[in-house]
Amino acid sequence: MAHMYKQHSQILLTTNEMGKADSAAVVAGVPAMELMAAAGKAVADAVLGRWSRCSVLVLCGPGNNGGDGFVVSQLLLSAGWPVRLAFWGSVEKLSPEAAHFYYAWQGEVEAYSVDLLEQTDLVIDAMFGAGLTHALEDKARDMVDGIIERKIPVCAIDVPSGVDGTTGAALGNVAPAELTVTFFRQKPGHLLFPGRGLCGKLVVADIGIPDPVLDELNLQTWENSPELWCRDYPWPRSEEHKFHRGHAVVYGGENITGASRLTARGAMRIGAGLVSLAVPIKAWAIYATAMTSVMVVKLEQSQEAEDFEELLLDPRHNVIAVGPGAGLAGFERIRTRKIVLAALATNRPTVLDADALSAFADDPKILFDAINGPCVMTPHEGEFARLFPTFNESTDINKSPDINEQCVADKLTRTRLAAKLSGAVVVLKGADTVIASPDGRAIINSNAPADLATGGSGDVLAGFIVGLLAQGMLPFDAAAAAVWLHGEVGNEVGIGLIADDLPNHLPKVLSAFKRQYFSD
Ligand SMILES: NC(=O)C1=CN([C@@H]2O[C@H](COP(=O)(O)OP(=O)(O)OC[C@H]3O[C@@H](n4cnc5c(N)ncnc54)[C@H](OP(=O)(O)O)[C@@H]3O)[C@@H](O)[C@H]2O)[C@@H](O)CC1
Ligand SMILES: [K+]
Repeated sequence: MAHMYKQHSQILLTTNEMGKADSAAVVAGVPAMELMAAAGKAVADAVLGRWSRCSVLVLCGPGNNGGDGFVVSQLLLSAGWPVRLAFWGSVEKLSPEAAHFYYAWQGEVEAYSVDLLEQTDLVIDAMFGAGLTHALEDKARDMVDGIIERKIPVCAIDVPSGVDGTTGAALGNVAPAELTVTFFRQKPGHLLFPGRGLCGKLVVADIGIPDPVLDELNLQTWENSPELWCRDYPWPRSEEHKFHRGHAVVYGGENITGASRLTARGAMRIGAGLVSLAVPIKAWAIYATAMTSVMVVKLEQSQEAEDFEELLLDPRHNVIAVGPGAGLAGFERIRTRKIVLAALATNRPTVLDADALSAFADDPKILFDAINGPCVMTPHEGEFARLFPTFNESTDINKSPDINEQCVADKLTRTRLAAKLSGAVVVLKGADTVIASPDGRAIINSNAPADLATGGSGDVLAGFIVGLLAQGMLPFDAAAAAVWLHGEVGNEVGIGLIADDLPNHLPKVLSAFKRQYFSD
């Protein structure tokens, strides 16, 4: 995994880290004035590329985000556009570079007033960027409300004002942007909802900060992309046979039999050499009729957990998945817990999903104490809340007290804390799935379409993860790769997708992925 730290293009910078990169660039000899000039030019170029000449209102705030706004205003004016500039702040408090561009502006400086919106076709939002500390108030809030009410198109500089670049939280009302231009690298808030939904199209502009400044920072967050893990992807090699590609054991419950079948099929499709589905004898016939490439193993009624343990004595069974359809009603909960603990006791890579997580809702510590080997947990928000009930609004997110008061602990922080506490790689699912490792690394996924929000989709994801683990991928890599491939298959199938489609369409996605990222 060491190479991941050198993969700079997917790195996400918190606003704090961006500030450090910015300062390091200045130390390395890039004047702050040039950075601001380049930032403003990048925004002006993006505006000129997207919109035709129209009446523009640039709303400048009291900090350097406003400074970028002064640059854009002058460039658009020079390009012959009708531009008005409104400033909210005090000239004396501007940074030297922002003050320079304030005085370089050749037009009039107006005060914030919603009346300005009346003849405006496009708003450039240069109110607040990385320096946002609390929800917008007074005139700035009125402007935002006025833009929302009039549905005026917005181009946001760095982030739409009111969005926290580090967490994606919206502090109060935010005017949604059609286009957001950020600098150097994306911030987590561009990928995490609700921020992601407010950014519109995102452009990342190079403003002359040299990449080596990143080497000095202990960066831990990436956007998911094959470049992070493709070198470790377990492509089948001609000299191998199926026993080299692992043997996954998936536990299947008694009543909801479809879930674990989807998991087993997902594991097969992604390349596990063999998959055994271990099921209660009562449901064996249902499973056996439905499965072909997957082997179905009977567990005796009265001693399911013991039989499961015995099955795991075979060292060829190198990975385990428990959860989909495992059961929580009445005695099923106890049985599910026993099965999970038997799996974890082997210290073999284990994927825990759905009921395997909820079964420990009354005492999550039992589960966390049992995790001593490689483990991936794949909760959705509901399951996550059952296991980590204290990671909520009051969680310390290392921010100023103002932000603490107003936003729930963000998804990235919660997932990181959960991984650290449990000792497992945690995949907190959703439109902006976060994958976190107990060592602090985290990946945000951004390729999943809404079509994936359908019953059984998560069961297939668990199968993809366990299938990659079976072939020797490390848990954090396997989770990231599986989540990305799952998203790609979702895009491939598109509207009308049902979970059964996911394993079936994986081969096409794998072929395209292999063509792009792997040469033999
Ligand atoms: N880093 C880089 O490489 C580069 C960065 N660049 C640009 O700089 C931007 C960051 O600039 P920045 O740090 O000056 O912060 P910014 O967002 O302009 O505002 C800070 C001011 O707002 C105030 N304030 C905050 N919240 C408030 C609220 N709700 N209501 C009222 N006031 C509020 C806050 O006051 P305070 O809370 O501190 O009292 C402070 O006065 C960045 O987003 C990018 O656009 C580019 O030029 C290129 C190079
Ligand atoms: K902004």
